[in-house]
Amino acid sequence: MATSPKRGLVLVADDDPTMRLLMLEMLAQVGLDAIEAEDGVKALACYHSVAPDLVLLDVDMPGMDGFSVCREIRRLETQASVPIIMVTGGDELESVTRAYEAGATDFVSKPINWPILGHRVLYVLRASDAISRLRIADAQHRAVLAAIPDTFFRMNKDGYYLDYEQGHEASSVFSTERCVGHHLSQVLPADIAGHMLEQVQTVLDTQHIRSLDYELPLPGPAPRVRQGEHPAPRPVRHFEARLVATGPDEVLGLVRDISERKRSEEQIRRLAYCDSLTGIPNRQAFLETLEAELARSRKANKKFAVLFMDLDAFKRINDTLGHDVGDHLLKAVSERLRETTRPGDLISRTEAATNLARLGGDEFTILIPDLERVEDALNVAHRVKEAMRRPFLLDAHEIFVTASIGISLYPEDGEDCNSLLKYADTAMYHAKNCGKNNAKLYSSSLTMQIMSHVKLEVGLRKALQNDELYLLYQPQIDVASAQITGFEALVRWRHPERGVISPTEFIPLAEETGLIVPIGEWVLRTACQQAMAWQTAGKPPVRVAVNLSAKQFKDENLMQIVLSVLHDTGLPAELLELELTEGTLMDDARATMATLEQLRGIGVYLSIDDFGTGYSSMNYLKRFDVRALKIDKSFISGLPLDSENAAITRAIIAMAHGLKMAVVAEGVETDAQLVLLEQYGCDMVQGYYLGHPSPPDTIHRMLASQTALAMT
Ligand SMILES: Nc1nc2c(ncn2[C@@H]2O[C@@H]3COP(=O)(O)O[C@H]4[C@@H](O)[C@H](n5cnc6c(=O)[nH]c(N)nc65)O[C@@H]4COP(=O)(O)O[C@H]3[C@H]2O)c(=O)[nH]1
Repeated sequence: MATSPKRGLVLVADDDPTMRLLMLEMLAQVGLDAIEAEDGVKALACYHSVAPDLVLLDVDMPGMDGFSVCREIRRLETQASVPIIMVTGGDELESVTRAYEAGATDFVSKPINWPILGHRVLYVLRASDAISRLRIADAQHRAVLAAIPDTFFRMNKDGYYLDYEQGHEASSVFSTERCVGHHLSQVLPADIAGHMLEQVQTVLDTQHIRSLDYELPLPGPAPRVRQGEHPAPRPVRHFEARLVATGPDEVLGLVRDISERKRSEEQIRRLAYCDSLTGIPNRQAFLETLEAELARSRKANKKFAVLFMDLDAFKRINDTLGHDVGDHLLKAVSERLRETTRPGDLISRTEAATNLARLGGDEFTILIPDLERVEDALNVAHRVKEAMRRPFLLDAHEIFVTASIGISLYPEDGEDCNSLLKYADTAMYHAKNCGKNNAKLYSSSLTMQIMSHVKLEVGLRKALQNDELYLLYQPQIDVASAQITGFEALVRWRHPERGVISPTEFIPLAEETGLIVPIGEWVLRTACQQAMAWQTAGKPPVRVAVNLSAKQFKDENLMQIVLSVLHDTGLPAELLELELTEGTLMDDARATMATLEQLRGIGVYLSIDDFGTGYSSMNYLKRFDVRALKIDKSFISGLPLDSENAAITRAIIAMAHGLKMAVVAEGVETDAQLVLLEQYGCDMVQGYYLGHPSPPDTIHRMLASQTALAMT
């Protein structure tokens, strides 16, 4: 008979040799090895020496019966329990019960059904093997669970905790007793419980892992609130629960305390989203806030505004007072902006800090959500402007700044973040061009304006070569002698379609595009030629004043150009007056000083134009050492009634004389103004009352009549 391969070692203990023989034969049939013992004591000894895989134990044996042997084996066992099959004398219940009580795994009763004995033993061996494998797996699972810091629980599909094991590193939020047998909603806050139950259902439906984050207040009493103070936020811990299905109706949950991770994430976020100088959100943070606000407003059908603010004189402050003061100023500005844009002021529902950001340099942005009227945005802009106007006291310097603000609106101006930010920026530039310390809305009309700006620029590029520019001259009169001492050259553009265009419209454009340099050179040359032409025509030598824009003044070829014009035209340098505005001079005071020195060196007459409209430091004014100061016409226009302007005019004249400068009053339109200016000691006057800007031949006649008058 073919035998199966050996599958284990069986200890057969029976006092009946025939029974042992038959048993051995049957076991061999199913591929099992066996050793025999003829009584209980020998069986025990055998068990110790060979450690069999299974014991087949007769109940009735002399000396020590099968029950005692079984009990003794069980007593001696350390870990794995060997399967023991008791061979009972009959079917009587009592010996079966005794067999189990003694620790038997199974029993067979006599008379033995020999053909199936081997299979029965094999089955018990297999079952025992499976049980020991299960035991190992269980031990492994317990070891794994003991090693991980997480809390774990089992939960049924209805949300009842079946098991709950607190992780060894977990903050002790709940005890096992509080959870096992209880429903989620009795343990966790209602919203978290609801969410977790939803996830449990999803996990069971899909059999995929799910996770959810939530936070719970730390156990213990709430922090005390002192009178008049806002309650501090209650400390919380953050958790992440991962849920995995362990059967059709049951999930295993692993809960990890992720508070540390959240804290690190928050710190990283703060570093990445915070402007390191001012502590307010940076460009990245603002763009994300804007993106979120856009989505929210789109959904809720709401409006919002983006304010783009730029300080008007920041570069000058940085250059003259140094970068440290510049940095302090930016911090102080952001602090003031923070105060001005508190949530209450912004009609905002979110934290103000996220609505305010520094994009870089001296550029700040403010987001105004839930905008009801455009006026609300203008009001915020106005408040910001006013806040900036209050002097900043930094490192013993009293600093005055103004801000230009551009505003774009959602949805009117644009439907995406980049456009809205770009339009607010464009509007800010527009505000700057309109005289700084201004707030302007971006609007389609602004787009049109920009379009026409572009068209104008194309035309201006051709104006020079097409001979479309020409000069008018306005006389400057000496008050004491009533004699013409000079003329101011004022440029005009005869546009082929639009007619005559004022310099106030195209000079800023020429400055912006750099065209001012060739145009300025043309003006300088033409004016000098003209002054020389009058002189050669026998008229007395008069000074000609030419406006010099900031760009021209900074042009490195300026000296070269002035020298070559004087040389080519033959005009003596002292008959050329260059008018510079306060802004031009103060923009980069140190560089200004050097250029002024060079110009003075060749004998050119220098004056400050539009005095009183810009910012001048007395200190610098003294060191600039210019010859004349022109009081801006805005101070003269209200005279003699406007007592404030009268006082300013008088003070400017006194100050200029103190600095040994001559004073020219611009925009004199009436006799009363002339009389008053004479009383104040003003040296020269210019204005419609004394002569409009006029073409060269009119001036020629004017000079001729003056010469004739002088000869009579
Ligand atoms: N209301 C009033 N206005 C008077 C009176 N008398 C003169 N004006 C005007 O006041 C302006 C004086 O020139 P500005 O202050 O240098 O101001 C000038 C100057 O800054 C600039 N500009 C003119 N020509 C040139 C130039 O060739 N180069 C540069 N860079 N700028 C120029 O354009 C500005 C405006 O020039 P204009 O339109 O010619 O305007 C001129 C002149 O026409 C008066 O009695 N009442």
